Amino acid sequence: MSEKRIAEVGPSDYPAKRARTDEDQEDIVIDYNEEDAIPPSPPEEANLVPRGATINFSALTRKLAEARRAKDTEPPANLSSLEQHRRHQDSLVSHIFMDQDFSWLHLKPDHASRPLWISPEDGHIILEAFSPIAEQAQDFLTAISEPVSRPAFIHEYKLTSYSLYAAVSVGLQTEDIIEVRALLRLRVRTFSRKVPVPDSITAFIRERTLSYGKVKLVLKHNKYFVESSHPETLQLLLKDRVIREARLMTVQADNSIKAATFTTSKAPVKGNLVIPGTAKEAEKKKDDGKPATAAPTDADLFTSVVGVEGGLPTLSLSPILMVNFLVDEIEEDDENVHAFEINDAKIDDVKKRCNELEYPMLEEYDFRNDTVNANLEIDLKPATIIRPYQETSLSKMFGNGRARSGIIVLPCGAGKTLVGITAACTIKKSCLVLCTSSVSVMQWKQQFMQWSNVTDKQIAVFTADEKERFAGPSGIVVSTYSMVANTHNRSHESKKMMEFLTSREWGFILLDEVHVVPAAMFRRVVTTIKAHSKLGLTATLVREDDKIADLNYMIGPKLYEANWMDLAAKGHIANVQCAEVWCPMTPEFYRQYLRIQNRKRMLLYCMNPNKFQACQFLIKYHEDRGDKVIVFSDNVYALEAYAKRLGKLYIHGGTGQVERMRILSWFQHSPQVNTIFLSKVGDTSIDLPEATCLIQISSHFGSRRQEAQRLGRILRAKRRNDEGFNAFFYSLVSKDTQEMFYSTKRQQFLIDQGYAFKVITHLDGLDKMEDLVYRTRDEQIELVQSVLLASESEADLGSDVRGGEGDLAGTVTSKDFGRVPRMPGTQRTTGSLQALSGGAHMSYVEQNKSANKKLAREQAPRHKLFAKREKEKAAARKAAR
Ligand SMILES: Nc1ncnc2c1ncn2[C@@H]1O[C@H](COP(=O)(O)OP(=O)(O)OP(=O)(O)O)[C@@H](O)[C@H]1O
Repeated sequence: MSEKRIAEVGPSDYPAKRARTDEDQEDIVIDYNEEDAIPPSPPEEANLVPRGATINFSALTRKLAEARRAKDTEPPANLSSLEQHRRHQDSLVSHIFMDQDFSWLHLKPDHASRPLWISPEDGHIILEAFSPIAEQAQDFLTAISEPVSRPAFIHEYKLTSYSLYAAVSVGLQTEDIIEVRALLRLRVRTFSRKVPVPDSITAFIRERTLSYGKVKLVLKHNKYFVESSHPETLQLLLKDRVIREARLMTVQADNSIKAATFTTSKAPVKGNLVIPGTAKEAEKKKDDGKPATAAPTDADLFTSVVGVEGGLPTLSLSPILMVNFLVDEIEEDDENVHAFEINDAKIDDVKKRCNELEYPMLEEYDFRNDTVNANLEIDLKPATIIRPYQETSLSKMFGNGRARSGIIVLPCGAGKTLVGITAACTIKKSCLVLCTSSVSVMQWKQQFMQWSNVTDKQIAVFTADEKERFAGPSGIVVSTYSMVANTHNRSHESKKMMEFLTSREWGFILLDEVHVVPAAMFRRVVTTIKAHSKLGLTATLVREDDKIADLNYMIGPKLYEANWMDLAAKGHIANVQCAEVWCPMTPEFYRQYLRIQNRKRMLLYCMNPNKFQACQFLIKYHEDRGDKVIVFSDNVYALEAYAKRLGKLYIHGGTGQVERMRILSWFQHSPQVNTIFLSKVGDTSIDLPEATCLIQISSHFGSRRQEAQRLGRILRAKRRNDEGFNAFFYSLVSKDTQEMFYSTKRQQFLIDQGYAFKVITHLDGLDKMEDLVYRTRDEQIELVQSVLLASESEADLGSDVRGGEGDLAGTVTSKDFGRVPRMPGTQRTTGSLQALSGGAHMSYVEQNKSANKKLAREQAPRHKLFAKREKEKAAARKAAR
């Protein structure tokens, strides 16, 4: 796309944001707009090497010689700051890399066998993913930094305050991070940097981690306490006005007010916790029910800190080194702790403030020593075995024997539900599960029943239709965010149910699809429900706004993020071939596209006849191979037009629930129905393991999240473990239109996960295809005319409703809910009389048939005389008949 075209994409191209929080409307509206509101940044001219510039070799040689001389006289070792280094650097390539020229860094002699490189500039870490020790390195890096991009050979990570917070919260200490100590203990000596850790990075890590992990938020007897083993830290926090004001004061017998005094107690000591569904639990069960008392193995310990999947079978630890690991944790546990109570209404402010003061609060729940809250007797069914990455993610949560609050990020279809259920079965206390829609609520309940031995009486659902309570002192409630967060117009039953939820202390709160929940709603949930530990689950922790950062203090740090490519390589999710198919616009469509400036441009690039044909060709090609195909279109006008023309079934917001279920069931079981068209109501949560091919014809601007969620529909393909099996994901893009820009942006998340998008510019055999639609120019012109006659609102991606609202598997709903219906757009066209009478392929299309009837009804009353004549005429006509 040309720069001009990129520059053209302005805020007016983005649909307006809408909010919706109705009491009984349970479903969360997925707001993809957050990401799209970011205007594309112009290329940074300064960093670009002018194309076609000729190289002056003699000047370069001279520069090189000068640089060498300067290096000899002033070795970089004497220089202290980055700036000084940069001033003196002058190598053959300096002018190309400019301020990214780090040739002054001294490579270690054995750098070839060291896979890590750390940028002194911004904390970015580059890992050679082809190194034999890359897997261990990866696990360590995901524990301390944020994965930025993980394609096949080179991975990029970034050290951030949040990532260091997460590292500390899973038990790593400052020196572990700087010195890669955890790994050195495992004798992976070659595992380290090609260059020494730059001073700037060491200072950054020290500065950030100094305060991290020192303060905890603890819920005891339905009261919140800020707890620390460093009294001076609590004193420091109390100097802050927000925290001081949130501190609870108690009124004494003599009416004097006294701040809740510091309590001193012993922190609970770590024991042996076994996560259900793991191999270790199976071993434990074999031992005739004897409690597992064996000391954790080196691999277990390592896994609990940096999380290497399946442990490290090739590495052995000396007992001394192993003891070191234990000592690190027990030392911390033995310390005395001090605390002050805070007002639960101000909990969110305190958390936020602590975050700002660089003392983020860790939330840990010592559930095994909680004698106040009743135990919930649930366990995974004996046949349930969790997968290694599920175990790794859970070991991050339960690594020190308590439940740490935080977020687990697993790819779509990787089994987040089972991770949540296993966590609930480990904690064994009352649990509240919050999801984005009522259908998800039913799915969660069904999954609990499928994987665990929970009884019908122990699990209840709270939706607009059902307001159940569990029997007994403890149990599970599954509900939606909206049901819990909304405060207006509650029914009497809802109010009573809310009293039930808010009056008790929950051991565990499970937050599904955390990335889509609006921050305000989250805040209300977190402040109204008192829970000891929280676990957020998501596949795509991406948003361009600061709401992801909010999750850090509202739930906790990211505890684990799986690598999509690794899971695909191990057969847990399907291998997917991704392709972008470039479809040139036909001259008629392109002419109109350039002429029109409103949203109908979008309709033009969706309805491009070449795209239509590509879609038809790909459907046929994949149906013939035995694939089941889902075609996604955000635009409902295009969805219906494509599906009707190609003779396929379709589902969008206006399709009734029974009809949806029937279509989905045919798609799953009938060999006659191999392709269905879905609007964005099918983006998330829909579980169709039969689907093996996706074709995307229209999508929501540049939403990376939507692209990933859609890909997720085929990652769970049943046939994924067949030899040589590949699922297919095609994005059809009209060439030289805005769609190309959006498409590139959309793919970024998946590219960062290691997916490669091939560009297809020609589909072999398309021309020879029988019954190819819109083959003739006349047909194409007719199509463009019908698009032009469509109202502007047909181009609206927000509207998923041509007659109704709803969601498919539940998570997505129309964003049009509550919106005032838009008036059909008017347009003025220029043309000859011949064109208007249909002589130039223009046809008259009746858009609103009922309008005429309405008009007739609304006609002004006629004069009595005329009315009488009319009556007589009508009577005569009747008599004649
Ligand atoms: N340990 C396991 N053993 C067997 N099957 C599993 C296991 N874990 C997950 N599955 C299966 O994998 C499929 C996907 O699981 P699930 O629906 O929980 O994925 P998800 O991560 O929530 O996906 P999405 O983000 O797309 O909703 C389900 O059919 C589930 O039964």
